[in-house]
Amino acid sequence: LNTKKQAPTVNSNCCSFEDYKLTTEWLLNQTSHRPKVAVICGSGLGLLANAVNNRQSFRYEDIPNFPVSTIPGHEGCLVFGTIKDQCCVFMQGRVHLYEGYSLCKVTFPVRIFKLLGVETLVVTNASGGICQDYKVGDIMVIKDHINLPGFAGQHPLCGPNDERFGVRFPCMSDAYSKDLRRLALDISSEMGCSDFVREGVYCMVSGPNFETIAEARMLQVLGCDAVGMSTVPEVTVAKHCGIRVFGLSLITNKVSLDYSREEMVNHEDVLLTGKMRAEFLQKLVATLIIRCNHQEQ
Ligand SMILES: O=P(O)(O)O[C@H]1O[C@H](CO)[C@@H](O)[C@H]1O
Ligand code: HPA
Repeated sequence: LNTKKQAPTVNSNCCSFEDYKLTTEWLLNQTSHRPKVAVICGSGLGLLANAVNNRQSFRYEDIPNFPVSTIPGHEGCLVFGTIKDQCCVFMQGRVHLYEGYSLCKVTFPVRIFKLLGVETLVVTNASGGICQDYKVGDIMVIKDHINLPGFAGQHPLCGPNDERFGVRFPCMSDAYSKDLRRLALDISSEMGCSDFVREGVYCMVSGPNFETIAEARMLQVLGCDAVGMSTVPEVTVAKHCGIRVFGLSLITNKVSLDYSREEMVNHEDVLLTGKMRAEFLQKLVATLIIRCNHQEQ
């Protein structure tokens, strides 16, 4: 009798270690950049990559195995370069669960970053403000998150665990680096922008529809300050493989919690808010990259 436990096939990871290796080797052969920091640019935030010098850019569709963005505001370019003497890589655009990608594909780039030698990941996103104090254009330093799809089994680490990346049961209580959160708040205060920079809890929903009022009220009760349709899978996979994480949410709209409110959210307005705060966000992220110390974990 074969008593060896069989790994389940449902929900198992769709990318093999060989897939990750192939993509990494392809990139290492194409560029001499060896980034220590990676940045994922959220909806309308691709401009963040304009901070780099010595730029070398690849379209996602030209990179073997790389998932391709399908929505406006996500350019789909992987940009290598330097900021001062820091070598970094920017993803101009990400992919989402609601586009039809598995969470394994959604987080594929994060494991590529790991294999490229990245030690720090900066995630950014556009999100709706649940916290009543938040205004459109505010920036929320992510202190913690709620993985709502994860509670329902839509989790990037479901399936056989590859020990080469991390342990079966990773700890998430310190997912967002305290040092980098403090540094970001210090930089914002030096820039005189503390009045619109806050700290809070991000909640991921699967989307693609924006929340109903009843759903928004539920998220408020759960302790969410901002809501979006991304980021959490990337952060989870980064933390699993030992990458230090820092996250920023741009509040692009206020989420309706009240049936008498008439304003309706749409993706075009989300992208417009991104443009409004692009300059500040670019400076904040660039300064953070210059000042973050890679020895701290
Ligand atoms: O999270 P990012 O990629 O910034 O995008 C946000 O903006 C889109 C909705 O306008 C959704 O995809 C939401 O998640
Ligand atoms: O209000 C929102 N809800 C979910 N995702 C979002 N991304 C930007 N705004 C929102």
